[in-house]
Amino acid sequence: MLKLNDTELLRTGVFINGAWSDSAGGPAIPVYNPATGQVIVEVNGADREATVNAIEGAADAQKDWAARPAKERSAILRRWFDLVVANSEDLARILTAEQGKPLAEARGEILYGAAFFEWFAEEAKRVYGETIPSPDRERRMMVMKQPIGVCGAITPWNFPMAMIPRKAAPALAAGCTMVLKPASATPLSALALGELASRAGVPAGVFQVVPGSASVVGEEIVTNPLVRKITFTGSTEVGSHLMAKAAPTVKKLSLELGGNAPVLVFDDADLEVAVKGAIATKFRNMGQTCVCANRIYVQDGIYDHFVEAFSKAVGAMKVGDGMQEGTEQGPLIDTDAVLKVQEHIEDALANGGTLATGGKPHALGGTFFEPTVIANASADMKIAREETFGPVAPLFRFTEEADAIRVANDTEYGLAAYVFTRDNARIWRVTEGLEFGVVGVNTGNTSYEGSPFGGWKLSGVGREGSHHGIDEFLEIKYVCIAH
Ligand SMILES: NC(=O)c1ccc[n+]([C@@H]2O[C@H](COP(=O)([O-])OP(=O)(O)OC[C@H]3O[C@@H](n4cnc5c(N)ncnc54)[C@H](O)[C@@H]3O)[C@@H](O)[C@H]2O)c1
Ligand SMILES: O=C[C@H](O)CS(=O)(=O)O
Repeated sequence: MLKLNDTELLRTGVFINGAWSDSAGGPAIPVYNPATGQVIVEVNGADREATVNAIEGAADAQKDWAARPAKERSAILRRWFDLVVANSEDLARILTAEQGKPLAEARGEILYGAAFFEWFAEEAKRVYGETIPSPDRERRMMVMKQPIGVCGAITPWNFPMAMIPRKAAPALAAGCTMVLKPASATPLSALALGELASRAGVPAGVFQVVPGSASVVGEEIVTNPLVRKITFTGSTEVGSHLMAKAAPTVKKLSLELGGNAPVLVFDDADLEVAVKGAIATKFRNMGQTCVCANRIYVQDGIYDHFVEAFSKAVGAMKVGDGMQEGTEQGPLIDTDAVLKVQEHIEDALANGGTLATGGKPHALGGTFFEPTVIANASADMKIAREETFGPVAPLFRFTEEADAIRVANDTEYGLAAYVFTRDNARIWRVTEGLEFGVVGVNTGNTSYEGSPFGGWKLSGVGREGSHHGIDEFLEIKYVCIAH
């Protein structure tokens, strides 16, 4: 059994209209611990009727929530922040148990997610309007911003404790209400956040947590006309599908989708900084992160040194149960993830790649996998085109800067990219030439609640975090007054 200081945080029902229910009509959802393959608990799934009830409850609650002074909404979000921080150890244990990431990473995710409550508690008080100089003496013109209304949120399994606050905080700050369908692999994090929302004073119906299937709960959220906005984080394939499903009711959309991040390491880079940064962005969450390096391009002059230093560091990473302090790489989320990783490795080796370290399932068994480095990677490999979403780093060579920018951009995705160089002029040339929404220079860690996060091309629409993040949940109203 999961050891928690506050066992009330381990919730297994649905959270609708401020009440917990263990009978929401849907099939039970077994939540597995990826490290052991054992069921932690079963969560009660919702059926369509319960989902409709949640949406209607959110619609009933939304007007009063929007009518509250922004300072009141701000204070409640701040309390939510305080409660997440105060319970961060329990939340980290819940996250590691259901998702597999090492406790150290889980603790970081909890605080990163909490920071969105802190940031948007402040943004709630700064939703400003405008006045427009009138073109004549008879009329006065102004612009006000008002909440969109009921928002549907659908979130992935890889960062539940960050992705959910990254949506709920701006939505509630703006005066919207939210109906959330978490990923069925990691519903416990969402339910724990629901418990803390209740303790923070989030009114009944304002934040609904509705675990359940994509085909029932997800489908209702994206098609119900009471839902005016969809904020989705997940794969590009599903995101594209949801765009089509939401079209008949013309819902507003925020889509945070898949990625295929390139890393460019130039000859003049600090080798130690580049190795450290590339490992940070490649192996975070066992490579199961949308902004993970998927392709690492190293200039000819530094290539051999980089392969040696990078492979040595990767080979030394400690693989184990995320609950064990000191673990650096936990298990992958499921066997499908392992199969995808093996497919990319086999394809790369069959197409000229050479194994520098790792390459096979870990001796621990289950879904544990050896952190892997493949040298002499080439563009015709699957790993160059598809999102691996696992602990495999292909190392490509390049000669000219212009070639590096070209190959980096040669993808249908456009989420994150990384550049390692100590040449300031090159930093500007390369970052301006990259077609990505997030660019890290001499770092593999760009995450920050105050920065606009989102992708170009097939990586999505809209931004989360920063002052841009609250605009995703606001409508603009132009008012023209004639005297
Ligand atoms: N851009 C970002 O911020 C970001 C962050 C994390 C993950 N991701 C992406 O998410 C993917 C991995 O997460 P995942 O496997 O959970 O993604 P996924 O797209 O399979 O599922 C995401 C969510 O959508 C739901 N869903 C699936 N099909 C649906 C449907 N037809 N109707 C309604 N809901 C549906 C799932 O139940 C889950 O809750 C990767 O591609 C990764 O790059 C992107
Ligand atoms: O993949 C999940 C997150 O979006 C990555 S980040 O923490 O926002 O960089």
